[in-house]
Amino acid sequence: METTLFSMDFNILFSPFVFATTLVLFFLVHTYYTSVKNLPPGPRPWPIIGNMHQMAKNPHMASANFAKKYGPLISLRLGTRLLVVASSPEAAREVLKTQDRQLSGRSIPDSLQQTFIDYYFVWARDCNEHWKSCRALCRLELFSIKTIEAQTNLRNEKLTNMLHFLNNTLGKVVKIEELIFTTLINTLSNILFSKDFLDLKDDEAAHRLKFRLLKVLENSITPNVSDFFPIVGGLDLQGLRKDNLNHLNELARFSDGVVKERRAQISKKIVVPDHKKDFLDRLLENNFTTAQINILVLELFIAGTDTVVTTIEWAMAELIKNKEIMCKVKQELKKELNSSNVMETDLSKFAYFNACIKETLRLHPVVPVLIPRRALEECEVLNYTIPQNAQVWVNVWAIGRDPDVWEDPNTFKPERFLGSKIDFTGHDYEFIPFGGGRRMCPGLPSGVKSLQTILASLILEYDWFLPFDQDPTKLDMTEKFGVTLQKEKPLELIFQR
Ligand code: HEM
Repeated sequence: METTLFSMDFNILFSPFVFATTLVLFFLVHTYYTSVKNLPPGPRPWPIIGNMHQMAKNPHMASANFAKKYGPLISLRLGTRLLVVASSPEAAREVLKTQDRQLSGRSIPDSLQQTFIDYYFVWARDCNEHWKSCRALCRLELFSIKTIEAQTNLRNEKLTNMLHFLNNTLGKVVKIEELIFTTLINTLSNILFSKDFLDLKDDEAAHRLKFRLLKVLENSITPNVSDFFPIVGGLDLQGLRKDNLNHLNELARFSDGVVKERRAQISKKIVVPDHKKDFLDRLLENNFTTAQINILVLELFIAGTDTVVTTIEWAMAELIKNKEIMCKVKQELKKELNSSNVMETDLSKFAYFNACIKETLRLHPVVPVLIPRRALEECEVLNYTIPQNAQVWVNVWAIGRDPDVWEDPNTFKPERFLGSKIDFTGHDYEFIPFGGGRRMCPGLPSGVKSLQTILASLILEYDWFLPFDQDPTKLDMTEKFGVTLQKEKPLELIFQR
């Protein structure tokens, strides 16, 4: 069944069984929520569907509009589910700091309720002991300052491969996001397994992998009758759970063979020349099962590639639209660089370039409403009651474009960050593209390094043009809502030296 975000086929609700069950459920839930005093305000819900129809195709924009009318904390009904959306720095601070513990749960969408649910690793788990030890292991083995420094040569090597490849396509139209995706997957797969998973020349394989990863994300956020009316969850009426199972199984194959091979090498005590201990060795030493490792790899691939690729794509779109800003960045990079290549040690000197990255993350936060949280217990936010199990979004997109917070908020103006102390470390609640509190993005340091080096190298090495003499000032910047906020029309560019 073809579904788009918040515009699902409502016919599904009109099969007699589903209709009768949902009606009963609706009244039970309606009675429950009306008995909860002091819910945040919001638009009046319709019977059964609640406010689903009002969230339309772009729920981040729809809820931002409701916030203008009802205030920084609103409540919406999606079927039997209550959704609370925080849309101001104060509301975000209360969710991510004051009530961080109570609101630190995650609700696993029905489409991800698979038999291997126990193996879900970081983002889908509530903050239990297992989550803590997993995050600690990732922090130590993947994201510590020392390990990120140790990965510098690898990042450089993968970036150089990408630039060589681009040199052979000069003058042709390139889907730059797919090249960056392959580069990031290979960087990650080397950190995890000491091997490349993709070949820059095989854009079909990259496309298939990217398609499946994005499909899992899309299925997870597609409005699903099973989530809004859990009583019919087992029926998987929209087939999203089945579809995800298919994609997850296919994706798991990428790592499954490598994990089994390494296990065999270890048990047969085979010494592989030049092998340095990698993340897989650490996971095996810590007794992770093959299934757990497969799922973790998927999670890191999902969280660590699409976020960076999409941010670079938005930054490139803004720079190509704003020629003067692009010239200023190019001049700065040329002036401050110590060698002909971008070295990671130079990155902190590029004040204007780094301001461009921040400005991109302000206007186009790649995770627009953060990863939805769930109230583990009833709590208070801005003096309103958040009932247990309510889903909570922090609308980072709305905060980034709030005229009460930012001057001329819809204009791309990197200067606003020059000389400003505002940073994305999760403490300045007007600018939280990586989230905040205990669920804040653990991949921030490596994500930012990749973002800076790839973007700076592309700016320094090439001039970019839009194909067919398109006018850059009229570039289509339409967004496509999802767990990550994509550019609806992928950016196609021609590179010239
Ligand atoms: C531009 C780059 C990136 C951005 C903007 C970004 C943003 C985010 C955001 C907003 C969250 C949710 C935080 C919350 O709910 O409060 C998140 C979670 C997460 N990110 Fe990132 N991320 C990026 C790169 C990465 C990278 C490179 C990795 C790993 C390789 C990564 C791994 C994760 C994981 C595992 C979580 C789940 C954390 C949890 O639920 O406890 N991210 N990220």
